[in-house]
Amino acid sequence: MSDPLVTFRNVQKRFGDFVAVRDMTLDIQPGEFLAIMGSSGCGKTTTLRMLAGLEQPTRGEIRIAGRLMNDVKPHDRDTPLVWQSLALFPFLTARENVEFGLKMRGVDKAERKRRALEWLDRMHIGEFADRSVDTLSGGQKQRVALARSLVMEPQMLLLDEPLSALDANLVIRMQGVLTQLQKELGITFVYVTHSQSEAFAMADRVVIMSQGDIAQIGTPKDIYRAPANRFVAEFVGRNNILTGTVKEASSETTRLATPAGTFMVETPETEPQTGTKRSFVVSADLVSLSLEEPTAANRVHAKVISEEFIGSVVTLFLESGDGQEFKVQMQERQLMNYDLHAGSQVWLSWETENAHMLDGD
Ligand SMILES: Nc1ncnc2c1ncn2[C@@H]1O[C@H](COP(=O)(O)OP(=O)(O)OP(=O)(O)O)[C@@H](O)[C@H]1O
Repeated sequence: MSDPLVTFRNVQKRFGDFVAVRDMTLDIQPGEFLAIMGSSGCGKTTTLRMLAGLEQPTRGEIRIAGRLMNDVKPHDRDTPLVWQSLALFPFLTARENVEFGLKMRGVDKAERKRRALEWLDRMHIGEFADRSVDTLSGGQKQRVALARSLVMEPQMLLLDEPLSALDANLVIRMQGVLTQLQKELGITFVYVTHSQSEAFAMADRVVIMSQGDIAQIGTPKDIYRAPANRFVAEFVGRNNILTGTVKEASSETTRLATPAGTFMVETPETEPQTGTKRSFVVSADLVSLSLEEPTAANRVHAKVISEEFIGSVVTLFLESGDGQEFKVQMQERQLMNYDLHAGSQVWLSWETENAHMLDGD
């Protein structure tokens, strides 16, 4: 692996007595699309603002390309920030907005115009170059803001909830624009969002933050299939989380007795001790549903409580006899094979390799 572009080493940020970021250690690779995700107030924006130089760490070190950045002012950095409110100059045209940074850098007029038009074209809004940004739609303004940052040819682009003001269809379109652009340009993107679908759809790696700490860093697939702890498992949703007592553990599998039944779980790196309380997760899309009792080792009888449709995907909410909640996700056309309604009795089952034990209980 190449040297990281960004390193955070034991970075803390306090506002008075309040600790917004506790002790962050993180590497960001050149060309990586990294999303920072978490609920409101967990420290995402503070982390990004420290990278942009808008906040100074209270403790620890931030380096970009090896250079210590703790005291470097925003304008001496190559880290433009695009955020939801965009901060475009409303009475300037799209082109003038894009030219602004180049003007500040003393680039001559003809060259400024040429580069600005090239970037507006690249963002497919060349035809609006001479329109006041005030007259553009939300998506068009968003593209002007991106062009304005990218025309400076930064090595890294910081984005803070850039799509949160756009309507749902436009969000999906802009996600496509951003991921394609990022891959084409090879620029490092650090993207803050509270939206799981945005982070998981676009990022190479996702950082999940909780109360100023990193709860997990991994690819979207790692985080979804193998959440490190209960916080991440609950935050990611769509997970079935069961807690029980370890009855027996080998290097391969662990037998766990829960109120809903006894189940086999993949043994994690450190074998759990017999008699301890542990939890495991199974993703809702890895649980199978059947009307007849299956032969699978991990099976439980459950009652349908309700269903939720999002597009062609349906999530069934169920309950086993002891009151344990289960979620099963499937394609709507699969569900049509069953005649289910609230109160229907079904069997749920899953493979042991899809049962992932969490750290702690
Ligand atoms: N300048 C400040 N002074 C005092 N407290 C602050 C300041 N900036 C941020 N905080 C606090 O630090 C915590 C983290 O804020 P931050 O903006 O990083 O959260 P966030 O994860 O980006 O949340 P959101 O999704 O709501 O934007 C919050 O509790 C916030 O109130």
